[in-house]
Order: sequence, then C-alpha cells, then structure tokens
Amino acid sequence: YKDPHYASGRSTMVHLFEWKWDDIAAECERFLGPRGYGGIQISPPNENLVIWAHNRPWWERYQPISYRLITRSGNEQQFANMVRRCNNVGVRIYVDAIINHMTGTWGANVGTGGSTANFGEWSYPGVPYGRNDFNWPQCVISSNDYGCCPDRVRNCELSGLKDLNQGSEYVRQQIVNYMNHLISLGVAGFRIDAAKHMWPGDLRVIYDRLQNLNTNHGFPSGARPYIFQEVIDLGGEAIRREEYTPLAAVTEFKFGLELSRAFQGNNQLRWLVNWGPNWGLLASNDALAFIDNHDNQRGHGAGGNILTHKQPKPYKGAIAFMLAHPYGKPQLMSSFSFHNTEAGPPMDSSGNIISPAINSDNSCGNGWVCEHRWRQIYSMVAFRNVAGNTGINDWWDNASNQIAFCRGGQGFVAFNNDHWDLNQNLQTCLPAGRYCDVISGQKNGNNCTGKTVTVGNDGRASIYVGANEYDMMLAIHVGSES
Ligand SMILES: O=C(NCCCOc1c(-c2ccc(O)c(O)c2)oc2cc(O)cc(O)c2c1=O)[C@@H]1CCCN1C(=O)/C=C/c1ccc(O)c(O)c1
Ligand SMILES: [Ca+2]
Repeated sequence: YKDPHYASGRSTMVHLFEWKWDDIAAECERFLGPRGYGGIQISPPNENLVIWAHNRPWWERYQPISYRLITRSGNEQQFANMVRRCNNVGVRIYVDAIINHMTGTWGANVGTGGSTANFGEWSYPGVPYGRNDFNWPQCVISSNDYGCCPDRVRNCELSGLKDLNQGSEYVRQQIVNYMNHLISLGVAGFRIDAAKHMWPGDLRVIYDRLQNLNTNHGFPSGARPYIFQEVIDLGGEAIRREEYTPLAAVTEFKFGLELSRAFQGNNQLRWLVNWGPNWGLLASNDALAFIDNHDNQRGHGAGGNILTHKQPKPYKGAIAFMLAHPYGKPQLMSSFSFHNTEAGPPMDSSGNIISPAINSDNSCGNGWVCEHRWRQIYSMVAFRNVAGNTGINDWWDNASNQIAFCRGGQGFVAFNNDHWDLNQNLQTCLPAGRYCDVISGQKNGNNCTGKTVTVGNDGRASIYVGANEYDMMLAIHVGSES
C-alpha cells in the first residue's frame, strides 16, 4: 500500500483541487503527461450534500450523501473517461475517499446527484445507510478529546458529521464496494480522509478487501492500491501517526510545517543537511510529503503559518527543496484563488464550476492558480524524475542560509536564503559541459533563456544566486545541457 505505481521515470503527484473530470483529462494530455507528472489527487468523486447556506463552500465535498459518482466535477462516464485518458499518457489517478462519515445537518437535504437524506433519522437511502450503520451513543468530538480520549476521536462526530461505524460488516461492505468500483475503473489508489477518526484495525480489514489494480490500465498484475492516510499529528495528541504507518502511507504534516519555517527564515537552511527522520519525520517510505494542502493553505487545520502560492518566492524555494531532496513521496497543491477561507471553486450563478482558462503563456485564468504550471515547479518535477533513486552527495553550506547538493551524478541544486549573494565555485557532480539553469529559464534549442552554467572536467562550476533575484535557487541536471 506504499507504492504509488507511477509509470516509469515519474515521481510526483499534484492535487488538482476541485477540478472537473473533463478538464483533468485534457490537462493530462496537454500538460501533465508531457511534463512527466506521475499522478493526480482528485476531489471526492462521490455525491455530496449541496450547501447553499455557505454559498457552496469547498468543504461541502467532504459531506457524502451517497457513493454515486455524481458531483460538480462530473458524472461516472466523465470520471471513467478521465481515468482512461490520464492512464494512457502515464498519469495515475488517486481518489480522495471520505469513508469516516456522511453529512452534517448543514444545508437542505439534497445531494449533487439529487439523492436526499434524513439527517435526523440517520437515513441515507442513496447508499443505503440507516441508524444501525452509525456509532452510538451519539456524541460530538470536542477539542480536548484529541489530547485525552482516542475512543471519542474515533467514535464521536467530527464537527457534527454523522459518524459511520466501520466495525459493522455492512458498512465495511458498502465502503469496499465503493472503492472496488473505482479500482475497476482504473484508479491507482486513495487518500483516506480523516483516517485519525477511524480505528486502524477496521481500516486494515477494509484495505485488505480491496481488489488489485486493474491490469487493463497498465498496472502490473498483483499491484495493490497506493493508500495515503490523512493523520494530522503534530504531537501532543493521544493518537499518533505511528498507529497508521503499519497499514499504509501517512500524510507527513511536519514536513510542510518545518520547511515553511526554514524558507521563511525562522530556521537556517544549513540545518537541512540531515533532513528526514532526524527532524522527527516519518520514515521516508511511509511519508506522503507536501508543503501545503487544501485545508492548511486556508490557515486552520495543521499548524502555524504554512507557505502557499500567496508567498511565491519562499514557496517556490520550499517546493524546489521538496522536489530536489529524495525524502518521501511528494505532492504538489494546485489551488483556486480565494480571499474567504470557506469559498468554493470559481462558479457561475447556478453553481456550476467554471473551467480554468489556459493563457498564451501557459498560465491559468478564471480564478485558478495552477501552481503545477509554474516553470520553477514543473522544472523541478523533471529534476526529481532525472535524479531517480540517487541519494544526496557533496552537500555544501555557508554555515547560514546558503546550501547546495548533488543527486548522484544526475543533478545539482543551490539555494540562497541569506541577504547577501551566493557566489561560489562548487562541485556540481555533473559531466563537463554547458547547462541551462532550469529555474531562471529553460533550454530553448541550443540556448538558455536564463542562466548558463559551465561545468569543468573536475565537475566544478561557478554558481551565482543573487540575494535579490526573482528566485532563490539554481538547478541544473543531466538533460538540461544547452
Ligand atoms: O470549522 C470547520 N470545521 C471544524 C474544524 C476543522 O475540523 C475538521 C477536520 C479536522 C481538522 C483538524 C484535525 O486535526 C482533524 O483531525 C480533523 O476534518 C474534516 C474532515 C472532513 O472530511 C470534513 C470536515 O468537515 C472536517 C472538519 O470540519 C469548517 C466548517 C465545517 C468544515 N470545516 C472545515 O474546516 C473542514 C476541514 C477539513 C475538511 C477536509 C479535510 O480533509 C480536512 O483535513 C479538513
Ligand atoms: Ca469515526
């Protein structure tokens, strides 16, 4: 459950938050496939409660009303089409699975596919679920339960959402049927939302009943789905991530928190020389690594001030470090613009999601940020692909905020977060030649649109990253020769 089953040579996943299935299929063919992305986390594809009372907030998709594949992103036919078209170009699909709960009592009782429910009766005919399928006695998780009472965190309602009993055979079967249907359509795995709120023993039973991945979609026979469990654990809670790592991968929230601190200048970059478990992070193979996600980019959820697209220079620096460093399985966030932290995706007056526009410079419009289309970011996705399973070697730092390192003989990267220029002759570990810096520009025929770095026969080169440059890093790799 810890192998994403990426197509060969690919390494990085992007969360296309709230994208529609037709738009994702197109993005796979026109951008993500050609640029070497490995996979996509999609928004929950199951029918959710329609909440006009909060003007269609992003979190309405985290209130299931049935497991029918009908949402504002599209219907089952569009979903199947997206999975096939993305798999055809080597891009895998991972489904955000909301299996801890059903709806709250937030809005009218209708879903995105027309299903109704009777919250007061715990009745969800669209599945169907009834009273026996939920945890009793009814209770609501209070904030101090996280510190004292693991039973309540699992068996009580998370912010008023009807809490399913995954210990029930019937509930397990409904969940397994839903997930196996998605596997039959070609998905490569699942994000398990709110995993902390379910018993590990119940999750293990559910995972072990999942089918192998569908070999008609290019997966090897016997391949198990990739599963990454959302467990928000920054310490201090009764429930710890280690309860879930024996089952499958776990979202490592400390990763984004610590890199946000470092790249905002609250910790010297020199200390990243031993980045990984020495920083209290999970073992690399257990970790889904990310800077920001759909929840904490809005300021609440896990931890202090997380870097997002709203702080472009340090954000790109942290993302570049995540992609240059071999730790974990990285995931990029791809956002829509927001001012109000509960706002949902760009939509028209009847609530239909507006598709991203693709501008002539390959950026997105219509309120979509498309961080995955930023040159500094997609270039580092290619860097990570080229680095493959090499480790880190030839680390250099200036005992402050200037660092550099190699990935085997495949790639070299340097960062400058000091207030003075980085201007050094450094070992790049690369074969002699002229390389284009893929951060300040890119290869264009035989020229570089940004900096050119000349590597000598000894692998050394003069490396310059000015303190006030647009970006704080420089990256060259095999394949970026000019
Ligand atoms: O103030 C709110 N919620 C209470 C504080 C955040 O608590 C929630 C957590 C949560 C937060 C921190 C924790 O340590 C933790 O164990 C759980 O996980 C959820 C997961 C869901 O599928 C649906 C939800 O409504 C929540 C949720 O409300 C607003 C209004 C309702 C949705 N929501 C939200 O803020 C929605 C947040 C949300 C939604 C989906 C997620 O995957 C997520 O991580 C957070
Ligand atoms: Ca629960």
